[in-house]
Amino acid sequence: MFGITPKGKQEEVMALPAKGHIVVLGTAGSGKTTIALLRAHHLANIPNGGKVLLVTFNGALVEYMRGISSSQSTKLVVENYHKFARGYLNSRGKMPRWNGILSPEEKAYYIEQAIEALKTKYQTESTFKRPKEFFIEEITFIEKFGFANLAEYRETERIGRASSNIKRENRKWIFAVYEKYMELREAVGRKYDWDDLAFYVFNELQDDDGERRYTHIIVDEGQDFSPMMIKSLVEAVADGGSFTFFGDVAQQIYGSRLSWRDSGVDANKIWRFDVNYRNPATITAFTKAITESEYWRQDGDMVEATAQIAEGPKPILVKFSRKQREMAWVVERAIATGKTSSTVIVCRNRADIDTFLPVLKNKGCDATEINKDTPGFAHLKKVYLTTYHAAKGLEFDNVFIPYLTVDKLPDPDTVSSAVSEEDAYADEIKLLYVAATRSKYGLYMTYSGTLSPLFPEDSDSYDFHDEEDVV
Ligand SMILES: Nc1ncnc2c1ncn2[C@@H]1O[C@H](COP(=O)(O)OP(=O)(O)OP(=O)(O)O)[C@@H](O)[C@H]1O
Repeated sequence: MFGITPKGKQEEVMALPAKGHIVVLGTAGSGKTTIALLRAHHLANIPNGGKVLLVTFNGALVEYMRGISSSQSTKLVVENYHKFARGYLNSRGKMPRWNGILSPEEKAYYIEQAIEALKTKYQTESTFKRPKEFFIEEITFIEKFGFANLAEYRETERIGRASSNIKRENRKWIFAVYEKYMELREAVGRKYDWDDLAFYVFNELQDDDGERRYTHIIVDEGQDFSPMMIKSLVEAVADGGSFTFFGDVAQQIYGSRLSWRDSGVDANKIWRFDVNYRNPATITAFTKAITESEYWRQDGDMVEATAQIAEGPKPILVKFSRKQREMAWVVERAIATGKTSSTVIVCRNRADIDTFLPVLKNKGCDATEINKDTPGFAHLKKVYLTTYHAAKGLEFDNVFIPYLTVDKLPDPDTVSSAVSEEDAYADEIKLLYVAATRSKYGLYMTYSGTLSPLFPEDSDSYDFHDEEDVV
C-alpha cells in the first residue's frame, strides 16, 4: 500500500504479534499515521482473522486516511471515535434517535442551572462563587476520567494544572454540581454530552457479553483521546485481539491535558518513533524552538526528532504594516506555490478562513477548505485552507500561517473562558506546533501589529523579513 517501506522501529512495530496492547509514541512526521494504516491493513488481511477498527480524532484525518489507503477491504473500518460510540450505543438501543447528545453550549447551560440550584441551597458555601468555566472544566475532567462516585474523584491526583489547587474537601461541592447537572439533563430526556459518551460506551460494553465486532483496534492521534475513550476501545476488542495506540503528546490540542497513562493500557514496552520523515531539519529546528518557550509544558512522553530525511529552506517570518498587505502577500504567494505543490493556509478559526476564501476566489484560485466534511483530502497541487485544529494529522508541501499576532494567538476567547491563563497558553502554543509541523518543504509565517507571545521570538531558527524585503 502507498509504496512505503517501514524502517527501523516502524518495521519492528509492524512485526509485533496481533495480540495484546501496543503503545507507540512518536514525534511529528515519524510515520504514526502511516504505520497505523499499514498495520491496520496487515491485520485486516490475516486469513480468517477478525475485523479491524482504525479510529482517530478528527473527521478530516479520517477522510485523509481513507483517501491514501484506497482500501476496499470490508474487514477494515476507519472512523472517528464519536461515530464508533454513537454506532455502538445505537446497536444496543441506547441512543435516542433525536437530540441524544448535548452540545457544549447546552452542557454549559445545564451546568449553570445546577450551580444556581446549589448556590440557593447552600448559601454560605464559597465554592459556588467560582466561575462557571471552572465547573465546566472540572465536570469535563470527571467525565473524561469516568469517575463513578465522589470517593474516586476525591482520591485522584491533579497534576500540572493551575486548577488543580482545589482543596480535597471542596471536591464534594463540585461533584454535587455534576450530579445536579446529570439530574437536570435527564429531566429533559438528554442522556449524554460529548465528554461522557465514552463512559456510557464503556459501561455498556462491560454489560455486553455478545460477540465483539472488532478483533483489532488501532488508535491514531491517541493523545487527544480521554482516558475513558481509550478504556472503552480497549474493552471493545474481542478476546485474543489487539489494541494499538499511536500518539504524540506534543500535539495534544483538545485541551484535556489528560494522559493515556490514566487509561489502563497495559503495554510492557513503549515504542518511540524519533525519525521525522516529513519536516526538513530547518523546520524541526524551528518547532524545537517552540517547545523551548516558557509557555510550553514539558512532558516526559514527548519524543524529540533525532533525524530528518527531508530538506527544505529555513522558515520565514514576515512583518507587515497592515493586515490587508499581509493578506495580499499570503494570497499571492500561496497561489504561486499552489500551482506546483500542495499548499495550505492555516488559520486560528473559521472566521479567518472566511476572509481568505473570497479573495482567493476573486483571483481565480479554486481553493478548498478542509474541514470534517471535506471528502478525500489529497495532496493535490492546489491551495487549501484550514484551521489549526483541522490540520492535525495532515501534511502539505508548503504551509502559510498568517495573523500570528498577539490578538489572535492565543485566541482571546479561549483565554477568557479558560480557568487559568497558564493552561490556555499551554494549549494554544501546541496549535502553533501542530500547524508548523504540517510542512514537507516551506513554512511561511506572517503578522501585522504585535507578534504573538507564543512565537519563539529570539530564535535563529527562522529568517525575519520586513514587508519591504518581500513585496
Ligand atoms: N518509512 C518511511 N519511508 C518513507 N516515508 C515515510 C516513512 N514513514 C513515514 N513516511 C512519510 O512521512 C510522512 C509523515 O508520516 P505520517 O503522516 O504517518 O507521520 P505522523 O507521525 O502520523 O505525523 P503527525 O503526528 O505529525 O501527523 C508521510 O509523508 C509519510 O508518507
